[in-house]
Amino acid sequence: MALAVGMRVLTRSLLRPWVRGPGATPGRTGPVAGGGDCVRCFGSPRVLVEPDPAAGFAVMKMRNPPVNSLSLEFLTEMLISLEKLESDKAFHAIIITSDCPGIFSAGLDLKEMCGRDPTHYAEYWKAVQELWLRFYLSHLVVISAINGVSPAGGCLLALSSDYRVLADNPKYAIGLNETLLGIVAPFWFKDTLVNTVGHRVAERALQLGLLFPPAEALRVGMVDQVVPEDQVQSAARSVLAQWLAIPGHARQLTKTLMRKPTADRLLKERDADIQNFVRFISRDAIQKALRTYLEKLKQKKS
Ligand SMILES: CCCCCCCC/C=C\C=C\CC(=O)SCCNC(=O)CCNC(=O)[C@H](O)C(C)(C)COP(=O)(O)OP(=O)(O)OC[C@H]1O[C@@H](n2cnc3c(N)ncnc32)[C@H](O)[C@@H]1OP(=O)(O)O
Repeated sequence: MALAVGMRVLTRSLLRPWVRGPGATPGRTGPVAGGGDCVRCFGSPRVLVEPDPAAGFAVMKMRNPPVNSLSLEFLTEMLISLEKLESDKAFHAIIITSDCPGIFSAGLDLKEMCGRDPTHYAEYWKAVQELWLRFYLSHLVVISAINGVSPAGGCLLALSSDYRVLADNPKYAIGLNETLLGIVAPFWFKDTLVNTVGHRVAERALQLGLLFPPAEALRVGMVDQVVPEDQVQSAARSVLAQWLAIPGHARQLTKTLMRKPTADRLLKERDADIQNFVRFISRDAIQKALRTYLEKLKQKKS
């Protein structure tokens, strides 16, 4: 409920065409991060959408610096942008990528799960569920152009797409590392991984909290392609052509056939899953583990 209200408010206030500054005309050319102009870009503070309706796709750039952690606001903005693209018949695909150098996404925002109250945890978890459901089941072709490290929730986001291209940089590890934080990946994170890499690889990766560098990620099937760093975006665009050449209804129905049983499991147990999360994350031992982990991240700098 709170999420629905939050999304309505954000839809009105945030989802606007990209504008040059106060008073600029909506829908006109605007600047794109990294230089150049973008005709008809739109988005919100944390999500920039560069549409190419003639080609049938849009690039969704995550820009929640420093690390694209999936805060409640960020999740909501991503959902709104996805919804907008899904409801426009001009779009058949999206490429999701990052605007934060070296980071695809650091995963769920630890600050949303630490030192807050149960109502907040419930609202946050519902938004996380929603993001996964919407991306996993989207009728659009979703390609991840992974141009940075992507642990835990960042990996889940990538796994929810139809195809993953990873930049060949040894720092860009990908995986569900929850156990390293002393937390447990929920069953739908686990199912998404199993569906991608198979049971044995997933079992080992989940228990050990493995983060796979590019060559390993490719070997186990966590990603579909590894390319030189400067070719991630072009490789994602190239592969898109193959996906868009397939009759849309046949591809969409096939995607649903493959993914619905996994999504249905969460849909059936959604409230229970929220309750489980709230109980789990509220435990003193878990809160302590998260605080220690955040502290370690801070100390790493000094
Ligand atoms: C019994 C069954 C019950 C089931 C219940 C289910 C329970 C499941 C619960 C939770 C599931 C969670 C999944 C997740 O996604 S948890 C998040 C996991 N993410 C990580 O482990 C990544 C942590 N971050 C890093 O490793 C690095 O930050 C990195 C992404 C590699 C980037 O490194 P670097 O460029 O060096 O940047 P810094 O480390 O200096 O970070 C910059 C600032 O950003 C803050 N930060 C980093 N990650 C996060 C995050 N995930 N959330 C919030 N904030 C984050 C970091 O602290 C720095 O902040 P500051 O500048 O203030 O010091």
